[in-house]
This record gives sequence, C-alpha cells and structure tokens, in this order.
Amino acid sequence: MAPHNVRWGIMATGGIATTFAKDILCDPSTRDVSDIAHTIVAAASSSSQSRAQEFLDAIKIPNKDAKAYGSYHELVKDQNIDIVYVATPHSHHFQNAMLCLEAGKNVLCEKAFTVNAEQTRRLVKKAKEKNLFLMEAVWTRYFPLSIKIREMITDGKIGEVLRVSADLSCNCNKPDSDSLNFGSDGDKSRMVNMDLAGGALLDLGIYSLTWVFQILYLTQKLEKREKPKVLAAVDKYHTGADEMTSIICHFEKNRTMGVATTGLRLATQPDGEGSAATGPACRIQGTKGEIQVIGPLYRPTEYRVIMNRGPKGQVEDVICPIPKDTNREGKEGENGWGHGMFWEADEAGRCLRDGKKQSDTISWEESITIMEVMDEVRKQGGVVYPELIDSTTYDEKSPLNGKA
Ligand SMILES: NC(=O)C1=CN([C@@H]2O[C@H](COP(=O)(O)OP(=O)(O)OC[C@H]3O[C@@H](n4cnc5c(N)ncnc54)[C@H](OP(=O)(O)O)[C@@H]3O)[C@@H](O)[C@H]2O)C=CC1
Ligand SMILES: O=C1OC[C@@H](O)[C@H](O)[C@H]1O
Repeated sequence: MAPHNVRWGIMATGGIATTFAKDILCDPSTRDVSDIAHTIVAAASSSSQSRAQEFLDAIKIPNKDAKAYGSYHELVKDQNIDIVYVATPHSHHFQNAMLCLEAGKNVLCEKAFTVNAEQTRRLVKKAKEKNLFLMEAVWTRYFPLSIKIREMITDGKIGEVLRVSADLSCNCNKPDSDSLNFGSDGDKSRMVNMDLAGGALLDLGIYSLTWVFQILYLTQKLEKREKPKVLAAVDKYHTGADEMTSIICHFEKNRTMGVATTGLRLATQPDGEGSAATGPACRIQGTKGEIQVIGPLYRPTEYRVIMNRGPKGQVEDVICPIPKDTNREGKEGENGWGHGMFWEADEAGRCLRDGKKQSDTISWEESITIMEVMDEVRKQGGVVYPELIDSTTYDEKSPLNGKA
C-alpha cells in the first residue's frame, strides 16, 4: 500500500527548523518506515521571503514548487499544508500555534509547549473546537530507546519503580565570569533572554521532567496517573531567567518521586556524551534493579540495565544508534542526515492518517500537567516573564506573530 504522505509547512527558519526539515527529508526506509512519507510544501520566515527561500535551498528541498513565504500569516493560509511545525522560541508558541489553529491547520509545536499552563489549555480548547490535531514536539519520547525503556518498566523488569532522577545541564560556564557563554548572542540569547522565555527550566528542564513523567506518569494506567506535589529551588541569572533549577515531584498516591534538575553552568556528564560518558544522566530505580540512561537526555542513544547485586547480579549495556540517510549529504565528517526528529514526525503523520487529534505518547492532559508543574516551579522560584509573552489572550496581530 502507498504510504500516507504528510504535507508540512515549516514556521520559522532557525536552528531546529533546519534540523527537523532535514530529518523529514530523509528516506523513511532508512528507519524501516514504509507507512508514512513526508513532503515539505512551504516554509515561512517572519523576517523576509528571501530568508524562507534560503532555508529551502539550505535543506536542498527536492520539490522545487515548495513555497517560500515572508510571513507566518501567509503560511497558515496555504491550502496545500496538512500540518504546521512551529519552530519559534517558546515565547512565541502560544500566539503562533493559535494563529495556525484559527486558520484550520493541524499543529506540531516545539517544546516547551507554551510559557504557562493556561496558554496550553487554551490551545487544546481551540484544537477541540476546530477538530484539529495538536501535539507538543517532545521528540525524545518517540525514540525506540524510550519506547523500549517504557516497555521494560511496564513489564516489571526492574521491579516496582520508586524513583527517577534526571539531569540536563548544558556546560555553558564562562571561566572567571558571572556571565554564561552563549557566544556573540550573550544575554540576548534565547537561552537567558526573558523576552524569549529564556532559562534552564523551559529549555532543558523540560527534558529532565520528560524522563520523570514518561516513567512515573505515562507508564501508569490512566486512572493511576496523578499530578505531583512540587518542591523547587531556583537560582537566577542576572537577566532574571532561571540558571539552576531543581525540582522534586512527589506522586503521593503512587508513592514515587521524581527528581528533575537542570542548569546552564554545569555539565551533566563532564566526560562527554554517549559512550564517552561514564556517569548516567538519568537513573530509573526499581525494587529489583535500575536502568541508567546516558545523556544527553534530549537525544540519548545508550542505556544500561543493572540488576540488584546478588549471585545473579549483571549489567547489560544497550546502544540504540540513530539511523542515517547516507544518500543525503552530511556536514564534514558526518555520514548523512538523521538526527532522530523523524520519529515524532512519523507519529504526527500516523495520527493525521488515523484521524486522531492527540498523540497517546504525549497527550494533551500530560502536556498540561507538565506545564502546571513548571508554573509551580517558577512561582516558587519567583521567575516572572514579561506580560506580552505570559498573556493568555490570543491576538492575531500580536508582534509575536510578525507582520501580516
Ligand atoms: N527538539 C529539540 O531538540 C530542540 C528544540 N528547540 C526548540 O525550538 C524552538 C526554537 O529554537 P531554535 O531553533 O534553537 O531557535 P533559533 O533562534 O535558532 O530560531 C528561532 C527562529 O524563530 C523565529 N523567530 C521569530 N521571532 C523571533 C524572535 N523575536 N527572536 C528569535 N527568533 C524569532 C526566527 O525565524 P524567522 O526569522 O525565519 O521567522 C528564528 O530563526 C525553541 O522552542 C526551542 O526550545 C531548540 C533546539 C533543539
Ligand atoms: O531542545 C533542546 O535540545 C538541545 C539543546 O541544545 C537546546 O538548547 C534545546 O532547546
């Protein structure tokens, strides 16, 4: 049977838009997928039409009739688009995703979904009202590695899981300085810029929480999923963004705890990523043993299973490489394209094909619950974003939606 072809529109032309677009242009057979295919039919830049065209050229767009738009407003009106991938900074997601939904477009929106939980609730309400698909792009959940680990948990491989600790910290210290190292962007970087909803929590801490939630929440039966009690500590950077944040999530009824940490100055694994790293970035501790995930937690390719010591104590190391399309030209020293974002795109495609409005792997309810946890963390830590980006009122003409 012919694969179901998904026609994508890409909103924004920055770093992750490029990575995602290249991923969905990879041949699906390189990852053993035959039921879904992807086509990019349009891209839009808020700055200019020529920037959108440059983007399409940079990803070596195979279909030369793909449209380049100089505004997000034009993109959402394109009748050939099935779904828009929103790849703007977190600050913009609520207004941009609502612009898409209002125009009748399905949406895959980058993480963090929005700045606050109420913005997410409003997007969900609109998607329901318009009968559209809406999904937060938490790509890590769709990695075969994540799926395998969740299966091991539900199969009871390590017994009853009582605690998950997860860290994602990005090693951006600047020696002998109070400032962090974000290159020439400095404090304007979206990582620490309050106008762009900067800070460790929304950018990186969301992955630590992803590991806590995909183990302690998603693997539970629906009736046992619970919103945790939250205890947080936040250390702020001089822009007002959170620089180092630690969160304890107590799932009281299930009697489990998740410890999610993040920081911009430290490194999770000082000795490197993947096989170079000795320590784990995530520990999933059960009554019979534990699973350790080697970071980075947004793109893990290795885990180990350690059963409790005793006569049969054992360690199993498993590597899950990300498939490459070697017919696509990689960067110097890189063997083809393939970053791991295609799996979430395949999921979105299957949901569209099957008429589903949300993905079971990151349901609306779970996205909202995680946003509520992050709201609570920011409240306890006193992190307050500017009104323009924290507002829950949709405004088609908001500067966050760019020129019309
Ligand atoms: N899943 C993942 O692994 C990753 C996800 N992300 C997420 O993707 C989103 C974008 O991150 P990233 O691509 O790194 O960011 P970039 O700064 O590289 O790109 C953001 C793009 O958004 C558009 N934009 C619109 N308004 C603004 C504005 N005021 N300031 C800056 N950019 C603006 C621009 O595109 P244009 O001018 O064309 O409109 C810009 O190129 C974030 O939400 C982030 O959390 C980021 C990295 C990895
Ligand atoms: O989602 C992300 O994953 C990779 C990080 O480097 C990036 O800052 C973040 O947005």
